[in-house]
Amino acid sequence: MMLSIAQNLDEQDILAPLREQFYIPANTIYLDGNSLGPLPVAAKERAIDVVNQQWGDDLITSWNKHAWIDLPRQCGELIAPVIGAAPGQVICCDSISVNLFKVLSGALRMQAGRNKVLTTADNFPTDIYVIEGLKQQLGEANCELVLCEESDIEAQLDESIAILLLTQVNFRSGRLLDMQRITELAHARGILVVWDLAHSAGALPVKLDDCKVDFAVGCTYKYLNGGPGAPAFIYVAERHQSAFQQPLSGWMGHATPFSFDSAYTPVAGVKQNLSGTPAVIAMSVLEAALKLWSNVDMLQVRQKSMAMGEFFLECLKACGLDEDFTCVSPDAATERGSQLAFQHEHAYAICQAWIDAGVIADFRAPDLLRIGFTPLYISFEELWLAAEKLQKIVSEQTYLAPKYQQKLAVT
Ligand SMILES: Cc1ncc(COP(=O)(O)O)c(C=O)c1O
Ligand SMILES: Nc1c(O)cccc1C(=O)C[C@H](N)C(=O)O
Repeated sequence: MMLSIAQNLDEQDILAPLREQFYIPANTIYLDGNSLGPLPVAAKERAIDVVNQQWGDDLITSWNKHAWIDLPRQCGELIAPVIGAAPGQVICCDSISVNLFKVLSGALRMQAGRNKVLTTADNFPTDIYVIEGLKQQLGEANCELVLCEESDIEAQLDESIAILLLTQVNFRSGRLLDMQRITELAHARGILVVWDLAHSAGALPVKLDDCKVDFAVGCTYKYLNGGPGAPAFIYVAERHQSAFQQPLSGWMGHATPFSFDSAYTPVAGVKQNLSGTPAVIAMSVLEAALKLWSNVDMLQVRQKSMAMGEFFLECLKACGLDEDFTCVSPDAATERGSQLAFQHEHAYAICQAWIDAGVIADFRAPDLLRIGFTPLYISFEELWLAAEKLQKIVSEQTYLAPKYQQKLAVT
């Protein structure tokens, strides 16, 4: 019954043909594209070309011949439409952590007389650590960390806050925050808003320009399938670009890097956020992966992602697992990103046993089983098969085997 429903949904799936553009290993159901996207066919071809021909044969001439120097801008422009940004506002560089440091420092300088950076206590830790680091650097008089619960964000917005830093989709629960409403409320109190799009870029339609967001950061190794450690990105709204100044002033953000001028003059626009030499191989691979998105309608992605979440919950019910696994994600699909998280006392071991059975999901301490729905390459039939395998693991208590208790370095 569930199998035929799944097959029916797959037949109607407009996005299904996109799966061919990815390498998904045989006998693997990949429910972890929310942490690391799989390898796009075009990205593999580009990796071979950039190493063999561009680096191997063309050597240093490739900076011009293959436009290596333009990769950060070019990747930024490919990311822009996926996150609702007009051209000239997104640049690709560094990691989210480093980009947060740049954006938060620059934004704090624009908020004379205010020193508080408000974020949520259960934000992804790096976001909090970067604020802590800035506090150490600048002193508490210039940077104070304020933590609040997600449910309390709006109540905390007052004229003493300089910057509000939020992750649009919570990495544990998958809760989706209302970007439009929160940004508007913050602006009414003179607060600048920075959004971390780690779990939303490529997962759902993001509308940075429409929501009048000030700054954003995000990664490309999750839903954007740029590869492990792929470079991150920064968005600086055009209206802030002349006043904004980031602290990691390096030669790639200089107006004329090849004049080798000893005086730093930042280049106009978002490009100023570049510091050092781009990771050319990683960025070339990323560029190939990003080109896929020009043929993708984000509304269709969102529709399928929500349908998948709902269908998986139905699968759990059909397998009699809904009581064993407590869903900690919001009930309404419209209030979630593209993932579900379930609490279970044996979540870690179950996740390991599931991986052994060919279903890759992930575990988040202390007791969450996290499942990502990535509409470009996952089918409804796979979701049903994954649920069946989970049922077998639970009913046979396979997860109690000692090998599934051993903690790996990266979970
Ligand atoms: C919300 C969020 N922000 C930041 C990061 C870390 O980004 P990076 O490793 O690029 O600094 C992650 C995950 O890795 C994340 O989920
Ligand atoms: N960036 C990661 C890494 O380098 C190793 C392992 C996992 C990650 C992740 O992306 C974690 C992810 N942000 C999360 O939501 O848990």
